[in-house]
Amino acid sequence: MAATDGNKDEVLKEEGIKKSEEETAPTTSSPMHRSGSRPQLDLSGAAIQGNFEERNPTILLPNQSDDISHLALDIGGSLIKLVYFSRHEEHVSEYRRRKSNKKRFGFTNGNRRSYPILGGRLHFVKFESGKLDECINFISSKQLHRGGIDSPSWRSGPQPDRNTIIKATGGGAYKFADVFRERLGVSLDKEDEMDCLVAGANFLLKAIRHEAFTHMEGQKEFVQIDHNDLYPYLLVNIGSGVSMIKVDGDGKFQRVSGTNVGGGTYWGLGRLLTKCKSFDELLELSQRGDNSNIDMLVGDIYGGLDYSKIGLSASTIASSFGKTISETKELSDYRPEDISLSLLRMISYNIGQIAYLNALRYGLKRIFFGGFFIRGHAYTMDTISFAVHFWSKGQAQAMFLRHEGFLGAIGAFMSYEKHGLDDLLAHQFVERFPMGAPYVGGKIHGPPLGDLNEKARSSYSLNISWMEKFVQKGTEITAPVPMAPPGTTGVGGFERPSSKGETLRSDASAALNIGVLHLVPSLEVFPLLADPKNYEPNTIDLSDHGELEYWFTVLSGHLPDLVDKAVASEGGTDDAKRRGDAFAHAFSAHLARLMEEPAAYGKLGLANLLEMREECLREFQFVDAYITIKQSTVSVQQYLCTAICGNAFTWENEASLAVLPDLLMELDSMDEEGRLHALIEGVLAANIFDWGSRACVDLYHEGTIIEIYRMSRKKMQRPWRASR
Ligand SMILES: Nc1ncnc2c1ncn2[C@@H]1O[C@H](COP(=O)(O)OP(=O)(O)O)[C@@H](O)[C@H]1O
Ligand SMILES: CC(C)(COP(=O)(O)O)[C@@H](O)C(=O)NCCC(=O)O
Repeated sequence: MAATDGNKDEVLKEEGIKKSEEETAPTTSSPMHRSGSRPQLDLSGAAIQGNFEERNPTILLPNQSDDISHLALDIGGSLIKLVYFSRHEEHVSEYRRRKSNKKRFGFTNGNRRSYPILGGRLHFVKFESGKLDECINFISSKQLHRGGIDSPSWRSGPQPDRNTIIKATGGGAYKFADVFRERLGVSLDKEDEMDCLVAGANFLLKAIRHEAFTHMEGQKEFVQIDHNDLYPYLLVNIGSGVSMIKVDGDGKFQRVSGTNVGGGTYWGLGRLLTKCKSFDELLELSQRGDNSNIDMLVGDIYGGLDYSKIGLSASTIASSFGKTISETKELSDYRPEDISLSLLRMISYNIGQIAYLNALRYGLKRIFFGGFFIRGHAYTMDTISFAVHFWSKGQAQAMFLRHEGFLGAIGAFMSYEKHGLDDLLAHQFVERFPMGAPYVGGKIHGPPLGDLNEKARSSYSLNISWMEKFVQKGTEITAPVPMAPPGTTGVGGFERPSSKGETLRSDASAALNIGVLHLVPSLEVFPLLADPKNYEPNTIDLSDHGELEYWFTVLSGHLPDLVDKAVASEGGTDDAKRRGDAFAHAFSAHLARLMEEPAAYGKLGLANLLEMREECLREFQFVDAYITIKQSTVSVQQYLCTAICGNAFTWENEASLAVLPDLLMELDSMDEEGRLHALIEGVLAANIFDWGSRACVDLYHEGTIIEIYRMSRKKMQRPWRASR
């Protein structure tokens, strides 16, 4: 295929490339001053050490006196939620390498302590409150209470630290304080639950793109939050019980209402009535239920007729569980599926209605729902949304949060940060997809993880990574298959909830709808962006099924080639081949899951898909699939980007130096506008190569670096060039 034919393949690739490149840019660094008794991160006076042209230069933190805080807990009535931070391993090992070199060559920093760039990840994990032991074992195995297994304190050997303090919220922070002290030797520093919920929600709404979404009749739509127009809103946290909080700003809120009919009610009553062994089992049952066997409908009372005078259709639920008053029937005469659905509808609808009444009471238009009762379950969200929409006559809107159950834990984590949220600018956190995600649903062939808990459990062990287990396992698993939605009756004309039959994805990895949040303090927002906060780099929206299908085909087609390169990049060893296979399975499973549910991991653009591929490669320990290419020759991108950035790449290759003067002269001879155009076009063209465009791959296989360079300048005309 000629690189100049300007077909859809090429054009779309350029579009995608542009976005993926830009998307990595808008991330801002900001100092995170911490105070309190836990280890603190102090970036005051931070400076880059040594050569600015170095990749990953060490940042000196002259005032840093502690390791950074790592762990916060929300111990609720039903679940324990953990949020913990881990530094990027590569930064840590690079730091160690430099440090040992310095020691070897006798360089010192005087009394100052130097740290690598403090990039890292925020992880989210949950445990049932009844299984506190599991939670404590998890913390202990990862040494999270001592800053993680990479921390200096861990490396220097066991030393019980009675002064270690961990931020914790929820009732369990009081109830289980002694257990934590005895088992881990730590004190729980108690933060108020409502403070934490609000801080967590505000943080997520401000800092995480596409955190909030609406869910109506099976349709999920992400909502872009305007930071200047966030308040006031109603926060409804549906945990074991329900809290309703009017939020007016950071730290400004009032708990205006609540209800004791919440998640604990559904799970508790449901367990008694159906004998289900787990919450998920109960929820899954509901997907096969028909509530008209349990609920008394308007039609049951009105002889099949609507009560149209007051706007009630015959299928409206008149009385939840109203049909079970029959004297001739026992509990065993009712299907557990029907019971579960009736209960779910009763509770969800009721919470939606109370939430709306409170929104009305305080003139609030937006209601955000959090708490693990929601569990990303489409039908639950549809029911809540319907209630809000129906009673407000479309005036108020229900929105849901992707990190639904972690609001309190995030808030507790944020409470290490005493300088407020303003420091943590949008885009500082970048979400990455959980690699276990495709294994939580759908049919997967290949060497998968047999059990979702496996990933979490295997990481208890310091020696065996979940990836190794993944590679070793040779069996096939079949996860629950989506069920067809049976016709069912609804409240207020909510006849046939389209999302009822969706697969309930297993929750065991705690990675239900969310990925790890990467903190990348070394990235900066591109300064020329007019409106960085609202800038949307993904212009190819893959929620369009045709678009997604197209890219699915392109990426699947490229996979064998990519795997070959990745394996070669690791020396083509047997181990690399096994990892390559595993990567191919995992990535294919991700693609398959996204085909089935494009919004599964949040809003999906092409750049996210490409990012996910990179992340997936890294997960299987391929540091750089293209390293052999980069070493044997030089990519077009290198010299074009270098021409712009000056120091973006280290000049390892003679070939690139040889062609650089030619390029610079050409650029110098242009007028300013032309030069800018040429630079932008060049970077885009070069990125096509980087993302593995078919035409460029062919070109690479056939040509030398100089030829590629000349081709890219002369023959790889972009469609817009023709129109200039
Ligand atoms: N795996 C699970 N085990 C128990 N409850 C769950 C699970 N997943 C979701 N839930 C629901 O989430 C509710 C708890 O939500 P959460 O926000 O964690 O509140 P809490 O802080 O009270 O524990 C439970 O009452 C139940 O309805
Ligand atoms: C007491 C609670 C704040 C505890 O939070 P939870 O563990 O349920 O998340 C919550 O259960 C609640 O708000 N219950 C409702 C009490 C009421 O207003 O009637």
